[in-house]
Amino acid sequence: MTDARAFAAIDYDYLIIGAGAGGLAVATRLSEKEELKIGIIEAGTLHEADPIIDIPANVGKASGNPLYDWSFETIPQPGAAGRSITLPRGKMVGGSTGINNMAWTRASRPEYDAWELFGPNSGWNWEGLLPYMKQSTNVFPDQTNLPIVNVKLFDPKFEGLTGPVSASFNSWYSDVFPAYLSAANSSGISPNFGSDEGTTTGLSNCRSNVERSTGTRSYAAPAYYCSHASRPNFHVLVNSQVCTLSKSPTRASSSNSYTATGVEFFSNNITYTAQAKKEVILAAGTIQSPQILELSGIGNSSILQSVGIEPLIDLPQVGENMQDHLFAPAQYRLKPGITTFDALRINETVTAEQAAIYAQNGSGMLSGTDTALSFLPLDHYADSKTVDSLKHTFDAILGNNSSSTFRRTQYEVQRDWLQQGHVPQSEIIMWSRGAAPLANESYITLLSGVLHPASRGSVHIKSKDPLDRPTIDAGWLMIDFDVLIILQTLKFAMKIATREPLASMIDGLVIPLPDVHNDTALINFIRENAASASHLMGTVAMAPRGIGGVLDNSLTVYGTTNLRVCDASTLPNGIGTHLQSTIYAIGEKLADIIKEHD
Ligand SMILES: Cc1cc2nc3c(=O)[nH]c(=O)nc-3n(C[C@H](O)[C@H](O)[C@H](O)COP(=O)(O)OP(=O)(O)OC[C@H]3O[C@@H](n4cnc5c(N)ncnc54)[C@H](O)[C@@H]3O)c2cc1C
Repeated sequence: MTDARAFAAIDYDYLIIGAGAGGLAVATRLSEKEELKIGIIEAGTLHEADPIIDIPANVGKASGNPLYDWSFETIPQPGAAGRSITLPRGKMVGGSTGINNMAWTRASRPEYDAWELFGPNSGWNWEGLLPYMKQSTNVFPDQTNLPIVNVKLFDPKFEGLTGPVSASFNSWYSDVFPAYLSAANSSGISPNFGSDEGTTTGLSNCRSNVERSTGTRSYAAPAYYCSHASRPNFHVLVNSQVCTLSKSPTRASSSNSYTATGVEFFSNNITYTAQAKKEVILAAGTIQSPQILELSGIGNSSILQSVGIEPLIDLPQVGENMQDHLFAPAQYRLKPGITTFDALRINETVTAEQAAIYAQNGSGMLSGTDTALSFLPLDHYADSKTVDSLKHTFDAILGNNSSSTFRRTQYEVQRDWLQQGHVPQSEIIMWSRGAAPLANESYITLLSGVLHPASRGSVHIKSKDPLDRPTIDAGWLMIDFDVLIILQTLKFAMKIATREPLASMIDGLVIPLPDVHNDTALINFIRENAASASHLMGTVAMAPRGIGGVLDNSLTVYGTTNLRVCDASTLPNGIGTHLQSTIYAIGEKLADIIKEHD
């Protein structure tokens, strides 16, 4: 829908802000009740049949392009050598699922079970989320095209067969893929053929959110919206940016409760008001959900007053607690004749052949993504002395009395995971391509990342103007524990590259440069080169209000009667995985919570 005036003339039951993973999942499920009117307002547009989005091998091409990407930027990060770092965020129907890297993964059982501490008695745990992770997924069970990778076949206890988002294994693998698997195995990383079953430790060939019958990206727009766009009770208004929530004191159910009546939004430079009879659900993502709350007077009173906004609900943790996964690269040039995704960049013959294959049946290189992921607890890559030293480093963080109760509870969970050793602390992603490629060369890049950092960031408005971008301080690597984890992971990844049969395929190390040969130099390299995995989470967290939470266990904002949040900002405690399948599951689950009481 593009007519803002017509949209604003309708009284919706539920008004959702943002058509990304969380927003579309909750909205589409609510629209299954024909008597409910559901409206979504989305700042971006609908990209139907757009090869930049749809063709998996085009991954990364939408980033930085304002047609698809908000392209946020952090303030200079002292922990990252003073760099300001670009943060891609999808701006379209589908949100960030339209530009993401398509890794389809889950965290381990204890990581979801830890959420119970922050949102008790409502099934925010592995058992409570698993049905919704299955419900959102349509796993492509055909494994016949996997000559080189041994994977466990479809298990209905853990995988869904009828959900909207398609997930499948690649039908094309690069020449380095099997060599890397062997080298990683012989370095001590055991294969994990059931990484969706609650234990992520080990090396897995993950599924991608690719519809294998067409070879196209399966993301929130086609999965949750396009197939239901004809529902008369379901409208998505595009190219319209929500500025603030509107509220009516007369509709408050008690003297100190805030009741949202709708939102104010811009469309073509005109301001409109849209009405919600029952609820407003914020799903604008980890950066913009807190922004909209603050613009509406909900947040830390001092921050709001400093920009001239009257505080309506004092919730000091709005915009705080931001977590992310940071990765540092080791990139190797390969010997001539070894085919990786780089061939699509450097070899016209291969490109033409692959385009023909893709046009014929949606298979081949153009339908492929990078899928070799290793999730590693500390003792898988560090010796016992280093493990003890890292635990002591974390103890010092825990002993810091200035941490809030909320942060302290998170740190206690993280410390317990370090001790138990069953929750991965690091991930190594193998890319069959260069991160910063030169002409006529092929590469392999090993990305080493921290999954449970101690550092936290924040996002806050800097003025009353809704079009003014918020200040994002990611806080990356401000606590040394995080850089030390990446250091150990990177050193281990570089050891994998010395193992056969991979070693014989490598022509030379490109980055880190040869003079980066000791820990001090590597730490500097990490600070200068680590990049975000774009897994931002936690800025509007579910947790008890007394310890600094913003949302109760029905994802309702404290102090409000009918304002919920449904996106990656709600995560109370970081999870060490790629986020999308979890965010879809949150949307699916919230729809059931709402339907139960509607
Ligand atoms: C480059 C990149 C790579 C990634 N790779 C992976 C991966 O491989 N695997 C994985 O699992 N996850 C990956 N992720 C993460 C995953 O895609 C996100 O965590 C997930 O999409 C977050 O869902 P969300 O609902 O919180 O927000 P989003 O999906 O980002 O949706 C938010 C929506 O709200 C809209 N919006 C924002 N503000 C307003 C406003 N004021 N008015 C109206 N609309 C508004 C936005 O335009 C957007 O459409 C990646 C993310 C990025 C950016």
